[in-house]
Amino acid sequence: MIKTLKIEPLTKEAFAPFGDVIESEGRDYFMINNGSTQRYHKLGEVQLDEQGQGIINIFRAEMLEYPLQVKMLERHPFGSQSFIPLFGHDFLLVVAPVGDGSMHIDPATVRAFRATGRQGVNYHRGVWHHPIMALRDNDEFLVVDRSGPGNNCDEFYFDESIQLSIELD
Ligand SMILES: NC(=O)N[C@@H](O)C(=O)O
Ligand code: NI
Repeated sequence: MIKTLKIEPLTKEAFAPFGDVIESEGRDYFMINNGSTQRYHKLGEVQLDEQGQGIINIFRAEMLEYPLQVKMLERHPFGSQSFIPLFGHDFLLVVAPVGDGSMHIDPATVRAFRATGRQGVNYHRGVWHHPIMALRDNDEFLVVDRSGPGNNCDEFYFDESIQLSIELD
């Protein structure tokens, strides 16, 4: 299978099978702090197992080479993982659904999205995703994910006959 992934705009609806979109644009809020602040409440859910601890990190990422061949995806079975751009730059996502939980990804289910610099994502537990795909060097992301016992990162490599690529305009 040789396929160039279509890069879709990131929307709450389109991303729903994979997790949450963290954004204020078009979302409900309520006023707090004596009317000085709009709270965009519970845009995403931090998912953890019993032994997990939610942690806050910063990832400083380099831009990968494009066109990019998507050789692998990973998943975190014990917790969600969110990426919030700190410098307001767009970034890319490649995802595949949780599926039946086995260590297999149907390449036909792989999708690509482009997030604006005002959108973050929260991958739900077990959702397959490519490691962070910044669109400029030294870009930084606030990352909320899970720390704790066990291996919380499964990697799946596609067979060499599967060529999924991403091209930038
Ligand atoms: N390994 C690690 O913490 N990073 C990945 O999970 C990722 O999604 O970038
Ligand atoms: Ni990850």
